[in-house]
Amino acid sequence: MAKLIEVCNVACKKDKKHVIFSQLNFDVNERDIIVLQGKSGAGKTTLLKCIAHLNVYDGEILYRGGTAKAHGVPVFRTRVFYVPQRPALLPGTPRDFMATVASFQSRKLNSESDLANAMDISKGWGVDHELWDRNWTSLSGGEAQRIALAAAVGLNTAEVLLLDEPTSALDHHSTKLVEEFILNALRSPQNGLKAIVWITHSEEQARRVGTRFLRISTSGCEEEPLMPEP
Ligand SMILES: Nc1ncnc2c1ncn2[C@@H]1O[C@H](COP(=O)(O)OP(=O)(O)OP(=O)(O)O)[C@@H](O)[C@H]1O
Repeated sequence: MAKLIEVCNVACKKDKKHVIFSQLNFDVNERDIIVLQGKSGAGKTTLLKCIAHLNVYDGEILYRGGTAKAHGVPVFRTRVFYVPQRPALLPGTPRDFMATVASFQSRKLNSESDLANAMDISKGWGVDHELWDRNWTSLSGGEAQRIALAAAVGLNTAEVLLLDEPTSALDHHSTKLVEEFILNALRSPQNGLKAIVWITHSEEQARRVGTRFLRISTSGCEEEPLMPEP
């Protein structure tokens, strides 16, 4: 399977003195769903942001053998797509967010159909179209999460999705709908999605979606075997 992301000797600090993690080494390959685990504060979100080129770090992170800069950061961000845990921190409305992504050179031609596609996906998850014109700050946590995910999947530009507790604000039924859709997108030849790194604190969800399990701590990361049923 093709190697999509290479994380080579990556380290990150909170400040000059305090290390969050160091010596992280792993690859993300085509068809992987890597469940990222670790104690609260271990640096899971920070690592996703490093991979997404949203956080500074030491070491090297490559996507298809090149750095984010070598690919061009806007294009890189459409291919390696970070979905935040709290989209409410984004400015403007979800429609504005789609317009921003569409303004990236590589997406200009498809902006209308991208938006329609994303809105239809979110509708399937119980989110009405009009919510795309409300400010992120006025959406509930669960509405914002479903819209951010629908945007990421609907754009259909991402080869690697970086999902930061994507269903933490959702009820069980919505969680199952979202999981099923994302897993189908990964399997579908029509969708460009090839791998996912997924943070979850739910052991049940990890078991349902994960193909590999990575635990991070201050001193590095360890790959764990497939989790047995309780
Ligand atoms: N911008 C920042 N400045 C200083 N410290 C930060 C910053 N961002 C994160 N941290 C710290 O880095 C550590 C790792 O945070 P991070 O959010 O990555 O952990 P996490 O494993 O995702 O936690 P959780 O499971 O609670 O969401 C925490 O101690 C956090 O307080």
